[in-house]
This record gives sequence, C-alpha cells and structure tokens, in this order.
Amino acid sequence: MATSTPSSGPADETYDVIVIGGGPVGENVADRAARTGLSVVIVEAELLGGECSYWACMPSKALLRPGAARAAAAGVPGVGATGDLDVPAVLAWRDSMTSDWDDSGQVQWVESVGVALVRGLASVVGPRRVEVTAEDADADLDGLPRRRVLEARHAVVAATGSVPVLPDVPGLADANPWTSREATSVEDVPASIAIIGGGVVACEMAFALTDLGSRVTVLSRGPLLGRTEPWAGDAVAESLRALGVDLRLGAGATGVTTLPDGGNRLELSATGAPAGEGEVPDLTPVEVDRVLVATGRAPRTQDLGLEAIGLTSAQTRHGLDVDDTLRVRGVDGDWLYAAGDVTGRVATTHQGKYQARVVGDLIAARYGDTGVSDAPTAGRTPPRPGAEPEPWSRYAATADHHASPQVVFTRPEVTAVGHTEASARDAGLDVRVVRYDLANIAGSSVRATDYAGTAQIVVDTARDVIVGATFVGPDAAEMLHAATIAVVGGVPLGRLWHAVPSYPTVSEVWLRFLEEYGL
Ligand SMILES: Cc1cc2nc3c(=O)[nH]c(=O)nc-3n(C[C@H](O)[C@H](O)[C@H](O)COP(=O)(O)OP(=O)(O)OC[C@H]3O[C@@H](n4cnc5c(N)ncnc54)[C@H](O)[C@@H]3O)c2cc1C
Ligand SMILES: NC(=O)c1ccc[n+]([C@@H]2O[C@H](COP(=O)([O-])OP(=O)(O)OC[C@H]3O[C@@H](n4cnc5c(N)ncnc54)[C@H](O)[C@@H]3O)[C@@H](O)[C@H]2O)c1
Repeated sequence: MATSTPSSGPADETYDVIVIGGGPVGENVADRAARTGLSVVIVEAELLGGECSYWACMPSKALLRPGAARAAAAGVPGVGATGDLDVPAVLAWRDSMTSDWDDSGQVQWVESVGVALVRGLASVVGPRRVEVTAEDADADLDGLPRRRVLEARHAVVAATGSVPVLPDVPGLADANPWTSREATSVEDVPASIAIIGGGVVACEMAFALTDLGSRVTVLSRGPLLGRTEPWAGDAVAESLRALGVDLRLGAGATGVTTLPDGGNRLELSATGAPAGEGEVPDLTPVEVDRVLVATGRAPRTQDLGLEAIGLTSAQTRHGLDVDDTLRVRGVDGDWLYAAGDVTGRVATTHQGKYQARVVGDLIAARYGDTGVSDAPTAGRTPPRPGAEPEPWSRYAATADHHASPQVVFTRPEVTAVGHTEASARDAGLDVRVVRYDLANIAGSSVRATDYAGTAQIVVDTARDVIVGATFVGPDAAEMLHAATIAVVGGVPLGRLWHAVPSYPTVSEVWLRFLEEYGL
C-alpha cells in the first residue's frame, strides 16, 4: 500500500491506462484501449453505465415511446388507439430499461472484455497518477483501503460526463427542484409541474410527463430548441400546445415560493425574447406541485482535481479543452485525454462514443501490441504525439465539427446533422436551402392520415454538397442517418441523383430535394 503523498511514491496499483468515469464513453474508451493487450481500469463513482443508462437516454426514451406509439396508431384508420396510457406499465418498462438501476450486467460486460473496475471517486493527483476515494461504506472495495493511488504507465482518460446547471433564481434551491434525474426516474407522477428551460430535456420531458398525466407548464426564455432551425422549434411548440401544455415562451422565473401545501409558486418576468409571432409572453404566476430544472448541463470537471497538474478552473469550467486526438491541451507531456460530455464539445452519447473510439484506438495503437490479429488498429499508424492527425483519420474526432447528428424524441421528432442555415452562413458558406413539406410525399400519406413534417437540406453551392440537414416529423429519427452519410461523405448532389429512394417511403423526400434544387 502507498505510504507517501498521493502525488509521489509507490502506487497501490499500476495499469497501462486509467479511465475515469464508466459512462457509455468511458466504457468504450476502455474496451477499445484493451483490444491490443493493454491493462485498463475504469474508475466509477456511481453506477457503471453512467447517466445515459440510468437517468438520461434510456429511461427518457422508454417514457417517450408509449406516447409516440399511441400517436402513430391514432393516425391509422382502424387501429383505434386512444385513451390514457397504462402508467404503471410504462413505468415498469422504464424500470426494465434501467435494469432497476442495477449495474451488475454492465459489470459482467466489463469483466468479459478484460477491463478492471475500481469503484470510487477519482481525482488526478499528479502526472499519470489518480487517487480513488470510496465515500460509500458499502462500496465493494474487496478489502482494499478506502483511499488508493493508481498509476498509469501510458494514459489517463477523463470521461466524467456532465452535471445539471441550476439557474440562480431566488427560492429555487429551497423548492427542492427536480433535475432530469428525478424526472426520468419518476415514480409518483406529480399532478402538475413547471419545467424551466426550452432545450432538449425540457421538450422531451414535457411530452413524457404530459403523457403520464401531469399538467405541464414550460417556461422558456427563448424559442424552443434554440440550436435547431426556428421552424423545428415552432413545430414542437405547436404540438405541445395542442396537447394542452401551458407553454410560456419569452418568460423566465424570477422567484419561487414554497406554499404551505408543499407546492410551489413561480413569479415570472419577460425575458425579452420573442414569445412567437404577434405574441406577448403570459407572465401570470404559476402554481404547481413540482419544478423541473432543465437549463443545461456543465462538464463534470470539479472533482477531477486538475489544479494538481496546473490546470486552472478557468481552463476547465467549460470542459476539458481537447485537440482532435482528444488530448487535453495545456498539460505537460502526452498522457491526459478526455472524451464525452466532459469535453464540452458535443453532449450526446453517440458522439461521445465516437470520441471514445478515436482515443481508445489511438492509445491501443500507440502503446499496445498491434500484432494482435483482431485489433481494430492493426496496420494503422497513429499520428505522433503532438502532431495533428489528417482530417477524417481514424484517430481524429473530425465529425464533431462538421457532422454531429442529434435526434430529439419529441412529437414531432426533431433531427438534424451538420449546419443549420444560420450557422452555415455564419461560417461564411454560400448556401442554398431546400425545404420540403413531407405531407406531399406518397410515403407519408400511407403512414398516417395526419402525417405532418418538414425536411430541409442546406447545400454549399460552391461544392454542390450538403452541409446540413433537418428532418422534423414522425419517425424522422430513422431518416437522419442517410443525411449524416451524405454530409460526412461530401457526396455531390449529382451522385446523390443515383441514390434512388424506395416507393412509397418518406425517404422519397431525397428525390424531391434534388428536383427542387434543379437536377
Ligand atoms: C435526460 C437526458 C436525456 C438524454 N437523452 C439522450 C439521447 O437520447 N441520446 C443521446 O445521444 N444523448 C442523450 N443525452 C445525453 C447523454 O446522456 C450524454 O451525452 C452521455 O451520457 C454522456 O456520456 P459520458 O460517458 O460522457 O458521461 P456520463 O454518462 O455522465 O457518465 C460519466 C460517468 O462518470 C462518473 N464519474 C464522474 N466523475 C467521476 C470521478 N471523479 N470519479 C469516478 N467516476 C466519475 C459518473 O458517475 C458517470 O457514471 C441525454 C441527457 C439527458 C440529461
Ligand atoms: N435526445 C437527445 O439527444 C438528448 C436528450 C436530452 C438531453 N440531451 C443532451 O443533454 C444536454 C443538456 O440538455 P438541456 O436541455 O438541459 O440543455 P440545452 O442546452 O439543450 O437547453 C437548455 C435550455 O435552458 C435554457 N436556459 C439556460 N439557462 C437558463 C436560465 N438561467 N434560465 C432559464 N432558462 C435557461 C436555454 O435557453 C435552453 O432553452 C444537451 O446538450 C443535450 O444534447 C440530449
């Protein structure tokens, strides 16, 4: 056991690679890095599988799917899907999606890929050195000390995710507000709830909680889904209002009072952002049983102790600043990497896992035995430490900048990849936008009598390639990947002409795009 200070002296255990955080991103880093025979350990403070498995992607999608399925069936004559959801059955399905918040299945998987697991909170105490503290007396420490120092021969990868941000509203903290954790793990559905925020979590949870029977008020300081095309957010706003959600656009909470019955009263003021065409924000105070805060997430850097290696909080507050090989900038030597939400680059599971493949493979190729026959890195040369990788190299997270897809599981689904029209113009591109009403496509008319949706491509006219696409409509989630391939591949429109969409599918919009463009 180590007897000297954590930053020097012998370590309790040594591995080739230490991964801090066992969310989807950390798990993928570890899996890839271990494929060339490196010894890899994951340090996890809570449940192996991270936020995504237990309090984010999986439970939220389980809560959203029944309402989406009911709405889809309602548009098909003869199905007759109406009425309330079976709430206990929905919650039971959600519970099964989270394995009842039990990570033993993930532990088995980690063991099966030859990765070690240490439970506890990790902080960096020096170059390649990590101290792990087990705060929970029940933590499975296998008889090991509650504080242990791990050393990495080659690399430490931070994959610690993100935490919700609470706005500084008087009385809000005392109101014991929900964050996405409590919302996605809801057991007793509140009769009424106010959601502060108009982003992805707020919109998805507004549908889920309405479906479960809550009376929902959404307080959004600006338009909904502000990072997507404005017309996409407008479609979601219209749909929420049609469901009976009290949507207050351009309204912010200025104070929260806890009422004698345990409920909350929220005072509102205008934020100055437009509430909608010709609308003034409704600033009538709101009284609800619960408040859900959905005002964004911040990279989880605060426990990492990065001051020990000379990084200031100003350098880490907005995330660990990484280059395209995911190496943390501002750190001496070539040993600290980061991936996923903690980088502040893109906060989605799939993009974090893409980063994990980049950094995991880089480490595997640099330090492992690339002669291992099934190593994904066999025969591939990684860039030298400090050197810039080629764009689109296996060892560069290039797509983060140009082609990051996202699906928002609202009704309608809002899906997008690459540039919006505004961001493309801001980037100095000459673009032409083609937008098409999906209701005019034969494939949509046979899907549902009430199919409504819009799709758009943003074309860089200098190269005749698509640099961004947005699909809004039922099941748009499954249409996005074709656009992602077109954007990443830089496929010229003339070549796309030969990619013939099947009849009668909603994907025939690809033909309409090209016809509208003039092909
Ligand atoms: C409500 C909600 C719904 C979402 N839905 C989707 C979706 O449908 N699709 C999608 O792509 N994305 C979705 N996201 C985003 C997605 O959850 C994140 O992008 C993803 O979880 C990031 O993965 P990660 O591994 O970087 O971090 P996390 O999943 O947060 O995992 C980080 C892990 O690190 C551990 N950890 C942190 N600090 C330490 C430390 N110092 N020592 C040891 N362990 C530590 C944590 O306990 C955690 O297990 C959603 C997010 C929310 C909030
Ligand atoms: N389906 C998915 O892919 C999915 C689902 C949920 C969450 N996520 C990810 O999780 C992350 C967090 O989601 P989120 O919705 O919390 O963040 P977000 O950044 O999407 O939205 C934050 C919202 O809060 C508002 N806001 C910020 N500060 C505020 C303040 N002080 N007062 C009032 N309003 C304020 C913003 O205007 C915005 O509407 C996102 O980056 C998203 O990518 C992804």
